[in-house]
Amino acid sequence: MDLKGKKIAVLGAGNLGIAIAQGIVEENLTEAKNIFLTRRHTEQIAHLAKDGFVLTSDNLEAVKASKIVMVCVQPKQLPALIDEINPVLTADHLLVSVITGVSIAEIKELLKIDCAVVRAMPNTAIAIGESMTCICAPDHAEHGIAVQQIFNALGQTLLIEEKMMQAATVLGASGIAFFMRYLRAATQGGVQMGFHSEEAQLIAVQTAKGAASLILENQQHPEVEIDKVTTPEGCTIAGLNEMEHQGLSSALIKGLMVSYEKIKNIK
Ligand SMILES: NC(=O)C1=CN([C@@H]2O[C@H](COP(=O)(O)OP(=O)(O)OC[C@H]3O[C@@H](n4cnc5c(N)ncnc54)[C@H](OP(=O)(O)O)[C@@H]3O)[C@@H](O)[C@H]2O)C=CC1
Ligand SMILES: O=C(O)[C@@H]1CCC=N1
Repeated sequence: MDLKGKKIAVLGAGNLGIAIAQGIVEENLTEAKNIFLTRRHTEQIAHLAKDGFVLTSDNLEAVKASKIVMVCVQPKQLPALIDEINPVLTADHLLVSVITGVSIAEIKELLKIDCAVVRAMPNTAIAIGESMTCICAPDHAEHGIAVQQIFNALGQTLLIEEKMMQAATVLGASGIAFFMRYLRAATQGGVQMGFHSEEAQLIAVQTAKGAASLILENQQHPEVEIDKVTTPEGCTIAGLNEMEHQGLSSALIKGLMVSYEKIKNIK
């Protein structure tokens, strides 16, 4: 979908809403002046006015002016928001929800009009065009593809069944936080071995980027790349085995599953 000249309403300009808006502008999909950023306390995002975004607490104004409405509030804030915008929503609007754990059927129950609803689950790396965004559009395949085109410019995308959205949230969206914790721990280890923290962080971060890029480019199983690094009797296998004795893989999988259980009860 060509966004040039199209107005977009980002309702709920918090962590994710801002990251999406910044990514759209960063990747030249449209100009900031075409993006309405709404929240109740607009003073909190006043700094974004200098980038050209239209800041307002008036959701109705934003929806009336836009064809694409991105809904980026917290799950419990959704009913009040939909209630508010219902009078100005039309069948021509395309609603894109990034809200965790709220199904398309549940959103449609709140709507007074039958407009297209697509769910997207990006992550905060969308601000720099490196998101992993999972999308589902069970009732509107053509809109799903249009929304995918937008998010394709902001990282990688996958069209999935709606029943997989919760798993996609844990793996892709929460995943940013999980990988950050690895980076912090690796940095702390580097400092203990004698690096200054900024040196340790650079080494950890560039190494993580290299590891991810190897898999993205070569499409290999991670274990194939691990085999290339683990010299017999060397330090890598010694460290790796100790990490596994301490439960590295088990802790990660258990953490993912607790996150997955939690998401089923988010409302
Ligand atoms: N953060 C992330 O990495 C990801 C988040 N998500 C999902 O995205 C959604 C947003 O998350 P996140 O950005 O972290 O949350 P935030 O709390 O940072 O953002 C929500 C924003 O909505 C605003 N808001 C609340 N009610 C209204 C309203 N009626 N009208 C306009 N604005 C309103 C709030 O500002 P104010 O109080 O000033 O109105 C706030 O800035 C959630 O549903 C979350 O589950 C999905 C993927 C990743
Ligand atoms: O933590 C949360 O519930 C949301 C979903 C993914 C990122 N933030």
